[in-house]
Amino acid sequence: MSGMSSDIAIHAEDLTKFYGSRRGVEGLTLDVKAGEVLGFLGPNGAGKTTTIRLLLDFLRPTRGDATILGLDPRRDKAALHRQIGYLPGELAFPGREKAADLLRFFAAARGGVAWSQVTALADRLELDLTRPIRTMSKGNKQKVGLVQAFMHQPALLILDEPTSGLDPLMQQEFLAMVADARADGQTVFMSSHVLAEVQQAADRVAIIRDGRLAALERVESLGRRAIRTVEIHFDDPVDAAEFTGLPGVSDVMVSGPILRCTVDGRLSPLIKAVARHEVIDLLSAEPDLEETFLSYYYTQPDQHTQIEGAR
Ligand SMILES: Nc1ncnc2c1ncn2[C@@H]1O[C@H](COP(=O)(O)OP(=O)(O)OP(=O)(O)O)[C@@H](O)[C@H]1O
Repeated sequence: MSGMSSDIAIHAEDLTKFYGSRRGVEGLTLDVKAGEVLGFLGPNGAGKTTTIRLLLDFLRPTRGDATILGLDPRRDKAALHRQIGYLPGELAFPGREKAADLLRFFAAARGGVAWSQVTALADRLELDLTRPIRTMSKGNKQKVGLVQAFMHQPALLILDEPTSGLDPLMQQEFLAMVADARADGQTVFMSSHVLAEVQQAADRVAIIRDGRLAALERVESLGRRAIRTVEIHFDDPVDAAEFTGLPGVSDVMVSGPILRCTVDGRLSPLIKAVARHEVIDLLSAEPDLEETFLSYYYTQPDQHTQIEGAR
């Protein structure tokens, strides 16, 4: 246990994996607090699956290490896996069995799980347990994977792209399951390449790009970073020079009495400048976090060296 405090569910220290000369993940140092939902966000190939496999000791790190629930994943693998619910990114279930048989097998492997727990999860996800897995769609297989991850109410859920293959209704049901798990004090580490779902489910978001941690932030602070487009209609023509160079304001375009620009962060510098004129209308486009936030991080890596919560 090496004196690890029990309020940390996952501690990764300089976790690094190279596949030959190819970087899977490098220098990942990160804590996941017990009871929090951490979204692990990054585009395809960023290193999410590599990280998850390292945490579970399905892969050995090139350097660095991890402590999970106070245990060493290498030494205490079996004990640890009983306390973890894991959803792999690529599900490879034996095909012949019915979902119920496979889940009975998983239940037994975990030392017994109340069957009512399994059927409750299956009902929630509208999964027919009598179907052979071979005949199931990708989405239904994903549901089987989710049931086996959640069924023993593990202290820690590690979920690799949990919503892939689920339709929007089931994605929402899954997010409700995560919220319930959190309410019950379970810790959730979920990878995703979709910001919206992570935003809905997570307390904090870690962003990984090219195998490196690019940011780790509370979900609320993502919104404040939103870049929005603003359009203002004045009574009279205005001069673009009045608005260029204001803090956070860029892409200033003026055509006669209409100003269009992009604002990163607070609106007040722009609002103060705008208030010198008669304003007829002000339109602010809903920030599309998916695009703006991700492009922000993915194009300006060097400007975000300060990482909250990372040590
Ligand atoms: N077995 C392997 N051999 C060689 N390179 C690998 C292997 N597994 C992953 N990689 C490489 O490591 C990098 C990280 O891959 P990883 O699968 O961890 O990313 P990911 O974020 O999970 O992406 P995805 O969402 O596509 O699964 C990629 O460049 C990938 O090509």
